[in-house]
Amino acid sequence: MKPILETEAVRRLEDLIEQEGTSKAELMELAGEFAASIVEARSPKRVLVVTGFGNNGGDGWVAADILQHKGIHVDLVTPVEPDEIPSPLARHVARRTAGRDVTVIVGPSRDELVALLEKSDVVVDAILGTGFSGTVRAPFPIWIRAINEHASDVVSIDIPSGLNAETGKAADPCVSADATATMIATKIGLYSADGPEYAGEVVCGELYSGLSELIGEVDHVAEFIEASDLETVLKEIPSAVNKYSRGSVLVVAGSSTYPGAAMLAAKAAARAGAGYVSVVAPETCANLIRMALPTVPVIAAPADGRGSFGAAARSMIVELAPKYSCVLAGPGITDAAGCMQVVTGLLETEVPLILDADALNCLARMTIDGIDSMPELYRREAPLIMTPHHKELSRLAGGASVEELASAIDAARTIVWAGGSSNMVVVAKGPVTAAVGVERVLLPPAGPAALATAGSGDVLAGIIAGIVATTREEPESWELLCSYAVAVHSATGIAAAASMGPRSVIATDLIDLIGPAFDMVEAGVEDGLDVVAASAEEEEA
Ligand SMILES: NC(=O)C1=CN([C@@H]2O[C@H](COP(=O)(O)OP(=O)(O)OC[C@H]3O[C@@H](n4cnc5c(N)ncnc54)[C@H](OP(=O)(O)O)[C@@H]3O)[C@@H](O)[C@H]2O)[C@H](O)CC1
Ligand SMILES: [K+]
Repeated sequence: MKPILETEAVRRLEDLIEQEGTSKAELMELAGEFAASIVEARSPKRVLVVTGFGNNGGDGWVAADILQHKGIHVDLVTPVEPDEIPSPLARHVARRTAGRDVTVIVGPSRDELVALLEKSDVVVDAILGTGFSGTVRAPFPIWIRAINEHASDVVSIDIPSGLNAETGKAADPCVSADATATMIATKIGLYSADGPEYAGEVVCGELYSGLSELIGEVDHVAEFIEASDLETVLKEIPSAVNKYSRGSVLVVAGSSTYPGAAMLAAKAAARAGAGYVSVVAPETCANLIRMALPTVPVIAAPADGRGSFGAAARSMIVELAPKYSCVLAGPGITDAAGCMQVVTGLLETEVPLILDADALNCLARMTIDGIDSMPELYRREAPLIMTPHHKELSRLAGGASVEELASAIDAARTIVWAGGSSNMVVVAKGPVTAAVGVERVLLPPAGPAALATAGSGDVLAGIIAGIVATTREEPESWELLCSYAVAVHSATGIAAAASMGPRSVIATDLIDLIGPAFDMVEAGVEDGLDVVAASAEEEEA
């Protein structure tokens, strides 16, 4: 797994590395060297390095010197003379570089800068790094706009200038990079909010060879799942099974308004390997679901006047639940009073439970300050997996702002920490989905934007249910098991976008591709490739 750090943790790591004998000045040399190697790989004849006042600029000065030594023509733009650079480390490398062959331009006009940008094959953005916050101050807004308008290929050092390394929010303006060479460890801001849009391809230079021994000593916000991490959760269908022992799922879903959600979730659970899937739905829509799903028994439960579960559904569903390997509740149920009864009833059972969509809205409605203020509501012995998207997560967290990955992780952590069980996972869905448990936050490979389509969440919930149902032994980590399901869902998106076109994917396409998606993930694991990279290759083939 590849750790993702907050800026504070990166600084602590720098201090630890220094205690081990590698100074910050040496780290700057290594950072410049790494950035130069990324630039060199793009085979430029002419490079422009644009620097700021701080150590991010220092990395740029080092890179400029190295690239010039390799025979590439390098121009470097700085806001002040090397002697006036406030950061002592950056001042030192700037003075050294300025005494050599790099052409240094101090405080250029906009037109001068544009002319330089247009002449260069690669522009290195070393204006602002992790030291940036707030709004961009002069002269950098003009420089950044010029870069965005006139540079053909931009490599940002550490983080695009103007992007907040903690939140991933882009200032106006913010450098839009083709690649980001980030140092030591990836920063959460590269994956949160605007980060993915501005960072381009992210490559990480570890810089210090003993990093793997030190990295455990600082807090990780999250960890990226690599292919090999999934090896322990991949499984084959054992041969001596019948449809029940293979794994069964009860899908508690649907209402007269949303019968389709039940169909999507149940079909996805079956495609994800469950041998036996039943749906329990309000009697007003049970027949409709029955007709759409010939392979799935549909049990009709008492309904209220609007076609949602009625209060009398609770005891019936609670009685049914223990007969199944796991229960998935929520898709399309609405947050009517009877549904709240059903959800609280299911939380009291001993069955592994996946709560999605309206089941989460029901849960949120039971508290004012967020469910973490009443952990007894959802604390249970048996596994509990909640799959909120950002809006649902915000409701669960009592209205906390959840807009991007970083705040989603914070909100989900508050909930699982209050619950306190290692059997509990919040799968916080977004452009990058996080599987948040008490001990770890895992980031499985993200799927394409094509996955942002109605019903896609029902499909993911079904995949999770299918995988949970067919898991024979208690997994080593429920976060990892959920990450596996997310990886499969991402792969369905890639495969569907390839066959239907990225604009045209609908949720039913995803369901039909769950089987191939399992194979794509497995192939990625076997080849030791990144799951998404492996899938993308498959897409090309
Ligand atoms: N992390 C590591 O292990 C290593 C990091 N390196 C590189 O260093 C930068 C971080 O360097 P730092 O000097 O802390 O910060 P920056 O260079 O990003 O920015 C500081 C300068 O920028 C000015 N600033 C801050 N905010 C703004 C703003 N809104 N508008 C304009 N200018 C801004 C700030 O000025 P102050 O007046 O606020 O002091 C500073 O002058 C990291 O990103 C890596 O690239 C090492 O080289 C290798 C190890
Ligand atoms: K930068």
